[in-house]
Amino acid sequence: MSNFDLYRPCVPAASWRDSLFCFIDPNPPTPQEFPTVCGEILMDFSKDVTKLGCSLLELLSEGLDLDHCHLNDMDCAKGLSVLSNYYPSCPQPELTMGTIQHSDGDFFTVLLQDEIGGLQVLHQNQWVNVPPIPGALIVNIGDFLQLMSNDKYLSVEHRVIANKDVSRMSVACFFGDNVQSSKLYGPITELLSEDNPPKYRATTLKDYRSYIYNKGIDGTSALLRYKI
Ligand SMILES: O=C(O)CCC(=O)C(=O)O
Ligand SMILES: [Fe+2]
Repeated sequence: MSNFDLYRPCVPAASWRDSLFCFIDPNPPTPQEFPTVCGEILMDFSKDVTKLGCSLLELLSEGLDLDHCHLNDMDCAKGLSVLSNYYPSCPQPELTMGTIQHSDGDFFTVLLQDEIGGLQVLHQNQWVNVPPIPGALIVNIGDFLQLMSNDKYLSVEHRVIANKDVSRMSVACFFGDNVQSSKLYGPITELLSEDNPPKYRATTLKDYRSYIYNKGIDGTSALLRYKI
């Protein structure tokens, strides 16, 4: 795929990026379906990222005072997709964004960025740079972990600013990008109490992904639709 939102009427401006997107789990492409230059490395990288994802989910489960297997048992390491982004240098960066403000509509995202920078997260209403650290990966909580944790984990609003001088690359691995899954996810029962009633109604990845897809990246959170 090339630019996601070039022809979407609902987005304020097309993101200044071209992307190569593929679903990896549960139905990985055949080697012939990949461009020859990146097929093998994408599959190898996905395997390693999946292992990392499973370990992260153990820690995230413990962070919620749940058994360490809890989130893995809920299939949160499943439904992997990989989005490889290329942000060309932009002659008029003030007119657009590399990627428009959004939160990821998955469980969580493992992100690899190069040394250029440009990624920002919204923290206390201020855009804060996420400077590249050699050898480091970025982990973003997605909307589904916010919903399941009943707001204990918050999905992060982020964006990428366009750059006048140099191009940039990143690879985002989305866990929970299963457009076919009709398994219901709501706030985890063990976390709820009289003092902590559910803040969201349950939904499926299928429903959520199709809502986001039709809504486009327009700077508003899709979670609002599910708020009780
Ligand atoms: O390029 C980046 O650093 C972030 C990309 C991103 O947020 C996304 O593709 O969801
Ligand atoms: Fe993102």
